[in-house]
Amino acid sequence: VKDGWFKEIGTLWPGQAMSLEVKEILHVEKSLFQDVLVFQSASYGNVLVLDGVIQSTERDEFSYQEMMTHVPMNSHPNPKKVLVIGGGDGGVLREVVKHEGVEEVTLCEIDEAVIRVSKKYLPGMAAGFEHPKVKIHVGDGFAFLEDKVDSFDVIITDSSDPVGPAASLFQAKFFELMKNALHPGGIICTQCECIWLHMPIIKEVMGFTRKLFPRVEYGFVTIPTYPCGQIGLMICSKDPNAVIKEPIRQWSKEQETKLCRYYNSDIHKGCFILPQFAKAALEAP
Ligand SMILES: NCCCCCc1nc2ccccc2[nH]1
Repeated sequence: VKDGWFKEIGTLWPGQAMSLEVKEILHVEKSLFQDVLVFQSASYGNVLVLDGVIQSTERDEFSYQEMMTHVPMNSHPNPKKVLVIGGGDGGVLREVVKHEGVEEVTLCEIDEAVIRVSKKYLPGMAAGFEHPKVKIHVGDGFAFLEDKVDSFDVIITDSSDPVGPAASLFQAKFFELMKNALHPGGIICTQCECIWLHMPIIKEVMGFTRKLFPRVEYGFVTIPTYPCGQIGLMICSKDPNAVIKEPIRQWSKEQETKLCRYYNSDIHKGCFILPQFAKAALEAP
């Protein structure tokens, strides 16, 4: 942080850096896995930064959390058992429990510091931890899945970027583990980077997921504080007839407005409509 500004300089977005004005630094820690920073920004509320990369801000986190949750959840006929890998800020948990039919949601976060710090400085997201249907497991998602077979209806991997502790969550082996852990007809959704910055990563993930799952779709959500203002979701289903590009379950209009600030059934459809350069790159073999 220099003369009151945080600058997000990163190897994954060379030559550019999102900046946020800092009002107060709230927490600095070197955890077992990464550098953890929380600051109060001038215009985006409290901000969680891991290894110098913005993970969530109070002002815009809802867009990402809602889409990462409701696009897969409303693409599944009746999700009861849900697993969240990462998501240590609690935001996805807060969204998952909005689905009445959910019986249990487990969160597997590798770094307890992220959970602890989110509870203290990001209460609007960490509210997700308090729900009776929620179980918390601190550990590596890779190891957690090693002995899970036919256990979950939906798995959401809310990871940081493929540099640092989340690197293994972008490899084929991890998607095989998630596939084995799914019930028949199960669906996964993973954070899958940005079409303006990371087409090679997206193409690579698309390549091996298409070999593993009969249905794979890539969508995106706009979020001001991520590099280039948007980030992708990779949605894969074990059901060859899964629709994905339209919700198969949806709330009533009034429910939708009560429960969500970003997601609705039109946005669900719209998030899969890609600009020509991305469509062409992802369709090419
Ligand atoms: N450069 C984009 C990073 C996207 C990060 C998404 C995200 N935000 C998180 C907050 C806490 C724990 C895991 C998280 N995963």
